[in-house]
Amino acid sequence: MSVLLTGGAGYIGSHMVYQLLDEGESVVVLDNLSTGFDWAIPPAALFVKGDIADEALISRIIENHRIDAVIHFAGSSVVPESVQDPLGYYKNNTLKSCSLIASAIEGGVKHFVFSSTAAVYGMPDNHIATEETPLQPISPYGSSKLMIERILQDASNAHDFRYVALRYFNVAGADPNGRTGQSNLNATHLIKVACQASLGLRSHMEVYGSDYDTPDGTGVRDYIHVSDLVSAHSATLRYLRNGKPSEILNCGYGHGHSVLEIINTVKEISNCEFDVKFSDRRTGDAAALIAANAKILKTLDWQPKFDDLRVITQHALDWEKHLKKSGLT
Ligand SMILES: NC(=O)c1ccc[n+]([C@@H]2O[C@H](COP(=O)([O-])OP(=O)(O)OC[C@H]3O[C@@H](n4cnc5c(N)ncnc54)[C@H](O)[C@@H]3O)[C@@H](O)[C@H]2O)c1
Ligand SMILES: O=c1ccn([C@@H]2O[C@H](COP(=O)(O)OP(=O)(O)O[C@H]3O[C@H](CO)[C@H](O)[C@H](O)[C@H]3O)[C@@H](O)[C@H]2O)c(=O)[nH]1
Repeated sequence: MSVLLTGGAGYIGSHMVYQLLDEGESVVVLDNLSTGFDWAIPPAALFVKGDIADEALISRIIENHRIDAVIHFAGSSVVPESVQDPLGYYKNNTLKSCSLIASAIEGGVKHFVFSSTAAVYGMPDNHIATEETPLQPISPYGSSKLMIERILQDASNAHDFRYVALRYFNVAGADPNGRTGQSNLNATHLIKVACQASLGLRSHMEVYGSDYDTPDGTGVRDYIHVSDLVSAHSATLRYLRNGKPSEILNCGYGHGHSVLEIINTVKEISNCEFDVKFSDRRTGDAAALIAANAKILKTLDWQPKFDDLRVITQHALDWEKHLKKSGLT
């Protein structure tokens, strides 16, 4: 049996490929390389360049490689871009995922793990989201992902097919063994941007909003190390293969850090000063977004190992240095 991993050339997907190979799984990666890199895929995985909506291709992969599970990372994930190009996001995320899910069910795949997002919650009143918190996405990105959750729910009710949707909070850091990391030059994620600034790859960085109702006025997020995130996917795979029911689970540590805390930690760890400018709030940003994580801890056989901001930023910085040294920045 093999696992079909879509989006395996991307940031999170490439970490998942390494994790599955480390566990002795046989892995087929499907990626169209729109934002991913073929060099990020370890040679021990089989790489197929293609689109998740190519039904004939997916059928062939499922049959030829005896796929029993799909882990679906492929998608578009830049919130402001989704505001400018909502139809592109609904197409690449919702429509194409619907096609992939149909191909998986048609091919007899019984297990499906889906990359959802905390963006499905929008701006929860008390800053902490449980899985029962009302779903009020405030961006086309969040809506496009919520629709996939609904499609999975309906499809699993109608077919012999179970899924787990993992709602990631803010994914950060890089492989502790230095094999992969966030390699997209244009990534807008806070820790990546701060690491780039510390290496002189940016003249400065901006803090979007300092008048939020948070302890220091800047935005607060629940940053989860990418290695803990992918180990949660491995635990999910075991859960589904053990015949357990479909679920939706938050993926986060249950506590947050402010923008200023992140910037100060990157400065401290890198031992580099860089310019920080305070600017207006970014449209669509919540003041704070933190995961209630009791459900995932109860449901999965999973224990986070890297719940430490200094470790997360150190790994992110190490990867950024590697990119710089290799001329990949
Ligand atoms: N990074 C985060 O903080 C975060 C948070 C919540 C959810 N997510 C979700 O996790 C998933 C992975 O995110 P990432 O940060 O690794 O992004 P990424 O852009 O690095 O990876 C996405 C990968 O999918 C591929 N891809 C995109 N559309 C495709 C298509 N139609 N067919 C085949 N391949 C396609 C890209 O080439 C890329 O390699 C995404 O679905 C994203 O929405 C990410
Ligand atoms: O240069 C920057 C970048 C970010 N921020 C701030 O840092 C915090 C985190 O911003 P990110 O852009 O790193 O992450 P988001 O919280 O906006 O979004 C991330 O997490 C979401 C889920 O919580 C989605 O899944 C989304 O895809 C993913 O990028 C926010 O307060 C933002 O305003 C800055 O001040 N300056």
